[in-house]
Amino acid sequence: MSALDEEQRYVERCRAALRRMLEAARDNVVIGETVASSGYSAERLGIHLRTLVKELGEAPDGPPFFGRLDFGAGEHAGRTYYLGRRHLSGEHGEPPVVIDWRAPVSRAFYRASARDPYGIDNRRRFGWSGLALTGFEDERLTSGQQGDSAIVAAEIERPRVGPMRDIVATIQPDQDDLVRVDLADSVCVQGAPGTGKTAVGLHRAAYLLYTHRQRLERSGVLVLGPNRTFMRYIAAVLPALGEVEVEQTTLDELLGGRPAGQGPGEELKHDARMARVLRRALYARITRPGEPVVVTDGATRWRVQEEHLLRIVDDTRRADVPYAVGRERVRAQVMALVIRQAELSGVTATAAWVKRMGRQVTPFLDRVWPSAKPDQVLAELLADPREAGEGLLSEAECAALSASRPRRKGAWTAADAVLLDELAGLLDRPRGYGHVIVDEAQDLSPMQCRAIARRSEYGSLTVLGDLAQATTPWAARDWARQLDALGKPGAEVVALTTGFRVPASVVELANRLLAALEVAVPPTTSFRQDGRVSVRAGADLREEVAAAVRAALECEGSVGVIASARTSEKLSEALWDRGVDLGGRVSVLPAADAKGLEFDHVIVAEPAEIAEGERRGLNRLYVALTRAVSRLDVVHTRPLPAQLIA
Ligand SMILES: Nc1ncnc2c1ncn2[C@@H]1O[C@H](COP(=O)(O)OP(=O)(O)OP(=O)(O)O)[C@@H](O)[C@H]1O
Repeated sequence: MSALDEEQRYVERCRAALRRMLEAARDNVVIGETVASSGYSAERLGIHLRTLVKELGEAPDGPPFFGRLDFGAGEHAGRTYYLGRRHLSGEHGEPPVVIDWRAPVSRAFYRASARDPYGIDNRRRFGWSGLALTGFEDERLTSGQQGDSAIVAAEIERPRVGPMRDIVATIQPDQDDLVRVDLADSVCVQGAPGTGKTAVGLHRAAYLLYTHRQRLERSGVLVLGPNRTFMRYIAAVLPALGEVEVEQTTLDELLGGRPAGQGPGEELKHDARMARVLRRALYARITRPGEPVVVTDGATRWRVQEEHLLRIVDDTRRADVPYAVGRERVRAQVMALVIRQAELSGVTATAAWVKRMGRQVTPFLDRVWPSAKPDQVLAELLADPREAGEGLLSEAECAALSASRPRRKGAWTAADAVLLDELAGLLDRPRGYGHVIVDEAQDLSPMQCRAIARRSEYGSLTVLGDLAQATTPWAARDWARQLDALGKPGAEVVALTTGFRVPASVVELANRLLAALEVAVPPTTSFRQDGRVSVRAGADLREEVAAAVRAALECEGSVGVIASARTSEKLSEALWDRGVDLGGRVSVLPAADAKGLEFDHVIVAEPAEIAEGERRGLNRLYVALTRAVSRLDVVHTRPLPAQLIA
């Protein structure tokens, strides 16, 4: 029997193991109630087993393994392991048939080299065509044999269709280092387009859940991305890795999904100074106690004098507790003085008595430390921001804020939502997560960073981004400040410098813009030498783009037409009129929606318009150009931006 035949037989063993696991999990759901020791643990066990069945049932019927390690030395000497997307148990207590790619021993697969073989005699990579095992490549590492892998190259260069896929079979050593950073450590990845930041972030989520399952299932893992299109694009990666419990959303959605607003007031709402303005606006509600508090029980009265009240309120303000907690703390301290007097006069202060008497303190609290709701505080602030903004905001800025207040009650914008969240955070602590992964983090405003920092105060962060792709008016220019705003000033910044999407010829064109972007980012090299760039000028943009799309459709893979918002609408219509099937392989999208996406063939239409469209239009153009996996067409009727011409 040939080695390939043997491996194919192993595939059958894997399929049998998966069937056994699924049957066992189903049986356990049925008997879960009888094996658990209590009603509560029966419920927990039931949830766990049902989830397992769901995961196994949903596990895509893909290749069961991608690699094999034969160890000749070290603690695993003499053993052979197959590595796959998920663990497959052996029969009757035998060793696993497949080891999860996240297990400690799998690390050697990604890290080992001829220079440092990790005790591996042979590393085998498998090639698949759909579900059929078609071949393999061996590297005899202890004999010093290591070569460029055709299987890895084919995987990286394969045409893109549909949503993003996992990269477990081909994770590179520097990516693996980032995927496996300790849960306790926050890390920031600066990476040029296509260096695998998003892929690393998603695989890190899966790795952390595997390694700290119990802890993270309780506290939660959150993945934040820039927009809905992007979230749809990456949504399938974690489920394909067996992780279905990760919350994946945009920050805007997390904060209520409000529409974007416009105008100078909207931009100002993202400014770091707003944190102080909001705090002032909230705490300005607290007033000085003007008279004693009197608590009565039948004919008896107890009094807490003004000077004591003053001290209690001042101390609580200084204690830096959330506002709503502060209010209850004041009540408790006033009651402590009442209780002391009552006990001296022989009263037994039971919990019920304290609660009943405590209610009499409410009118005092309503005057001195009134309860507050975020929307009420914000509405009042926007109606007249001058007092809270004194010394922090100019007169013109106060006027801009006022002008940006909602026309109807409750018609808040996305920027308002960030302020409401800040206020909610001042009132009470929000729910935190064990780990938060933030993609395109260069685009976050200081106030958005604070919203994330509040949710990761007791957890850790993976911050992913590229300063050169910063397009928002408030975007970061350096990572140190952004990490500070995210509440993780000590996080290490690591650069990824090998591009897996953008071919060298496209990188060369896009890099002409880098100098004008004024950011310090390390130079990158491209893994792919197979790309093609063409620049075509013409008189009629619609005709030129239609011709480019037709030519693009002759090759395999997806086609993305990227233009300014206005032009992308016109081009959609024009292509539709010419019978192009939009929504199939061809997508037309405004440059603002292109972030994080990739297409085999990209057509950037009228770059000058993209560059002029906004303050950081050149960054936007840089993003658009770097979406190409294989081919890039630049189509224009107006002169190209000067920075793009070598
Ligand atoms: N080790 C790898 N093996 C195979 N493909 C990879 C690898 N690393 C990255 N890729 C692929 O390269 C492409 C770009 O990766 P990804 O989108 O994660 O990059 P990015 O740094 O987030 O890019 P951008 O900044 O442009 O959004 C994806 O198709 C991804 O699957």
